[in-house]
Amino acid sequence: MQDSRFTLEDQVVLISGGSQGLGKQFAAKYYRETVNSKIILVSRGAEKLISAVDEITGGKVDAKRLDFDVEWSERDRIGYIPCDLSDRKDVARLFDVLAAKKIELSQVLACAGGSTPKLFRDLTDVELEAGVKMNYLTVLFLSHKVAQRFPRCHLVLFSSETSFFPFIGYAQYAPLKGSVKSLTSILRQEMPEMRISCVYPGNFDSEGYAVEETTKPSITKEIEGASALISCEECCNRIVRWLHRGYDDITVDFIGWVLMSTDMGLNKHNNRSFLWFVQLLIGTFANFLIVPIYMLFCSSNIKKWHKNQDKGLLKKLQAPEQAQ
Ligand SMILES: NC(=O)C1=CN([C@@H]2O[C@H](COP(=O)(O)OP(=O)(O)OC[C@H]3O[C@@H](n4cnc5c(N)ncnc54)[C@H](OP(=O)(O)O)[C@@H]3O)[C@@H](O)[C@H]2O)C=CC1
Ligand SMILES: CCCCCCCCCCCCCCCC(=O)[C@@H](N)CO
Repeated sequence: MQDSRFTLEDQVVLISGGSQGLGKQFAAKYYRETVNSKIILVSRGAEKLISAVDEITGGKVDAKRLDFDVEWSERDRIGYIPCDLSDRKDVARLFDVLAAKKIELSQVLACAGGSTPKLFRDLTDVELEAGVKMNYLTVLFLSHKVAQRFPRCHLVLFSSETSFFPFIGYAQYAPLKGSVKSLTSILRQEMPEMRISCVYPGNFDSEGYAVEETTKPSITKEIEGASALISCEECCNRIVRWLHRGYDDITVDFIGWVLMSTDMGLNKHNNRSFLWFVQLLIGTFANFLIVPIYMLFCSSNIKKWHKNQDKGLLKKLQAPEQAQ
């Protein structure tokens, strides 16, 4: 646990992925529940950013696009900057704009990310590349600039429960969320003065989630069924509550906490997560007894699923019209 208390008030917060889903939810929370905090939304699409600002402010404030030639005054509370955070030049420009406007970030929430769940073979190379860019490069370049320019800033990174348990359907996504987890550990050792939190959400209902559901294989849905879908608002509130209580390795549902306990590894043996010592004990016990049984059950379900897929394929080949 770090000493710097997390509050929503009196902050200058940059939220990546702020145009929709969890990022927008966070932005709305800062806007509605504080008087002084300033919010900067960043994502690629300018139109989505404008409508997010309109929605958050109830259309009462003109959505201000921050740039070198734009006035940013003491009274401004919310602004947006369109930026592809996976493009290092775009990120450098974003930070130059902040410097030109003398904006000192005190918190950064790296919410940008998303997945295209499909079997590895069915993914295109474009989708694979998008997974790396969206889930890893956005985090990497943003964290890097924050570390260099705002060494006192509280950095909040967003990984996923899939980083504790990577499973079928998430080849385009889970490895990158695992990378975010790994990066978190290294940054904490290199910059002990910086508060760095990492959130590992389970399923929550966002625009991105709705899209991923359309391509998600049934076996993926079956396995992740253990993480009950919660609303974006609930997810955001739970994260804020944990951050406020001083925790930095954050899960938002019980199964997430259990999964984290099986993955304490060489970097989580400290007091950054809720009941970390209990997690250590439960994790040791679970890894010893429950995980092997679960994995037997899981592998057998996956095998069954593959068999059914093959049967379906065979039927289609034999009688393509009827199988439609
Ligand atoms: N929803 C879920 O069930 C879960 C989500 N998570 C993670 O939580 C975070 C928030 O998820 P969610 O609210 O569902 O996300 P959404 O998919 O709803 O929104 C993603 C946001 O990221 C932005 N974005 C994507 N690529 C870039 C880029 N290259 N540069 C800048 N912005 C970008 C998008 O805007 P634009 O396209 O305009 O750039 C959008 O604002 C993500 O990191 C996600 O992986 C983790 C576990 C579960
Ligand atoms: C002790 C052994 C217990 C084993 C239980 C296993 C249950 C696994 C549940 C995993 C849920 C993962 C949700 C991922 C959400 C996500 O990241 C996507 N929505 C992408 O956006």
